[in-house]
Amino acid sequence: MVLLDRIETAACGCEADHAQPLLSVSEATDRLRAAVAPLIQIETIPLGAALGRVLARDVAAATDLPRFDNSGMDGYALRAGDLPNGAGLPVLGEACAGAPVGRLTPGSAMRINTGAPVPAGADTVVMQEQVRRIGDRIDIDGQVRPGQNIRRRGEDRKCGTILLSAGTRLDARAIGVCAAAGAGRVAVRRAPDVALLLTGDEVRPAGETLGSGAIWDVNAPMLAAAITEAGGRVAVVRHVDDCRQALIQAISEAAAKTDLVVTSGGVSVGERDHVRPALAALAARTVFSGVAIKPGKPITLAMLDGTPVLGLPGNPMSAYVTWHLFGRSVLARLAGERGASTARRHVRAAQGITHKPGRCEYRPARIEGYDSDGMEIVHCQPRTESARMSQLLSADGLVLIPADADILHRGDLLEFLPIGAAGPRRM
Ligand SMILES: Nc1nc2c(c(=O)[nH]1)N[C@H]1C(S)=C(S)[C@@H](COP(=O)(O)OP(=O)(O)OC[C@H]3O[C@@H](n4cnc5c(N)ncnc54)[C@H](O)[C@@H]3O)O[C@H]1N2
Ligand code: MOO
Repeated sequence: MVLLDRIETAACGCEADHAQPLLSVSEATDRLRAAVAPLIQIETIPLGAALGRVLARDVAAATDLPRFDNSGMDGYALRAGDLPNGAGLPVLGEACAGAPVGRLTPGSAMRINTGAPVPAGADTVVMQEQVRRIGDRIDIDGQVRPGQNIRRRGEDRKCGTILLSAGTRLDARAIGVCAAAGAGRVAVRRAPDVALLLTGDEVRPAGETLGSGAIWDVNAPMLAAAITEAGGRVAVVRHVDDCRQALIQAISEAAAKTDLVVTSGGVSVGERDHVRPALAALAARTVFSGVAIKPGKPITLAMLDGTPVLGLPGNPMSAYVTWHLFGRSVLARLAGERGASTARRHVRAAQGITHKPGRCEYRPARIEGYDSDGMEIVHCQPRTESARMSQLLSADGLVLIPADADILHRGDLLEFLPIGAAGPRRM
């Protein structure tokens, strides 16, 4: 079975299932992109505070990069044409990094450090390992190529070249590029403020002594961390009683003062699941409600007076996966991030996989090694358990099993979505 052409295409396979009125992941994603608009506020902040923020304007090189010809080595600056046959050169003066550009005395060599401006009159730097220093003179061993070891002004980028475009999320690498470009302050979009509303009368803060039937709250800490990781600011974390009126009020208040409301639990169809009825009572516009995926089928997105409200399922694994698939996209849209797509790659199945056709499945998988072509081989869990966090911990990512697949074979190509920090964890 060849699945290679599926990555980043529209179809996920869910639409092959006509029996249930659930949207495909791709249709839900398209609707999400159409519904959620970037925040308009822009602020200019110091570069040191810009990690994770999204550029609102292009960053261009403020000067030629490098700004002046400078030495790539510790050694001696000279004019190649001055080199006598077999004889040495007198050493006069020193060019230091950070000092103004000096001038070479014709017929001499000047000591020079890495990064120091090349003195006027010099056209070559000879590294010190190629030189024998005898008192105030040097003899040079081997060939000297005129122009060697000089980093030329503008050879990296010319002044005015756009290095990073608006819509780029600033990671450590991009921050380094901004600094190299001379951008001490950057114009960024306001970071989206997010409200996290937890439902479930059984749910208690982690660590609290539990009464009968109670469980520890996985989703609040997990989602707060995931929101922060994705560049959101967790402005509100609130537990809401399993009471429709209370949820209506909480959603309404949160939507009025934040840019995104994320609810956890209560989005399914039980009488005590109040998220969808609350959104209906508030006359929120449904973007999608119910997607043909496992885990996370009841995932819901609605717009309440321009504020997105994302209803994540209560099962922790479902909440994590749906946040990964949809929540991060909502935040990326709000933050004006361009080209934010979830990194995917192809891997091969280490073993046969069975799957019940109907919903496409994001199943936890672990990288086991490589095949003879250098492709990664992944081992999948036998099934996805929406309530088992241990499955996530032992996974390096999720493999996508298309909705219509029933059996995949050892060696088949699979789409793989990495999760968490780089590197496998074990439990
Ligand atoms: N009759 C049906 N029942 C269910 C369906 C369905 O189609 N028909 N769908 C199932 C699927 S799929 C999912 S996913 C869940 C989603 O349910 P809810 O979003 O309404 O979540 P809850 O019922 O509130 O909780 C589900 C589960 O997760 C636990 N939970 C909730 N919050 C937390 C938390 N913060 N930390 C840890 N665990 C949490 C909760 O105790 C439940 O065990 O619905 C299925 N049912
Ligand atoms: O769609 Mo649910 O997340 O399977 O339990």
